[in-house]
Amino acid sequence: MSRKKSQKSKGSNSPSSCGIPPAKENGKVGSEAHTNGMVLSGRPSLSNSGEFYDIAFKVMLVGDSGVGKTCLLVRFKDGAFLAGSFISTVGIDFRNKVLNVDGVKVKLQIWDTAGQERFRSVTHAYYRDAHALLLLYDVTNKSSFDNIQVTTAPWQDPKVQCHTAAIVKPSSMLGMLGMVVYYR
Ligand SMILES: Nc1nc2c(ncn2[C@@H]2O[C@H](COP(=O)(O)OP(=O)(O)OP(=O)(O)O)[C@@H](O)[C@H]2O)c(=O)[nH]1
Repeated sequence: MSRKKSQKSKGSNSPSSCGIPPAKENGKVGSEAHTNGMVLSGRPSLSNSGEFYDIAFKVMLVGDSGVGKTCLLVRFKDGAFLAGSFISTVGIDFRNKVLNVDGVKVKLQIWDTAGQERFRSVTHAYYRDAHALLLLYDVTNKSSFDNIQVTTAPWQDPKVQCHTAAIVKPSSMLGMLGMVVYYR
């Protein structure tokens, strides 16, 4: 059995810019203050899926091709595992998920980037206004961990100001996947 990935960046759900446009979704413009893509408001906004949320974050999944970025996202969003033959992501794609964290509705806009080197310049352009980077590697492939240095180079630009938050150790839940988390 094989699975097909759709052509990335060509879906109707792609926003026109890298940032999250929370207050303008579905034509709703609220009175919220916006800071670097984050919604800081007393009133909830409405996401494309029709769910209300209080605050939004842009999160990037980054890592070598084949480390499992798409599988992780599909698992997180839909609860399913993409088994079958591997078809590489082309370009970039994103999915939204609204979580309830201590009574606050948090919208995560999670971007799945192509791991192949030929797409690097495209995907790096999307780092700029991201709030967090999830750097994935294959625990059975050391070079995929070493390459994290390369993939985070644009993020480490002093003008961008980021902080290393944590290295999440691979667990049985993540299978072969390892994860390094950056946030700002
Ligand atoms: N054994 C095992 N296989 C996995 C795991 N996660 C993903 N895979 C397999 O690894 C392959 C690549 O997964 P993808 O999620 O498409 O990889 P990707 O990082 O998105 O790759 P690109 O789109 O090229 O950047 C697929 O065949 C998956 O079935 C895991 O935790 N354990």
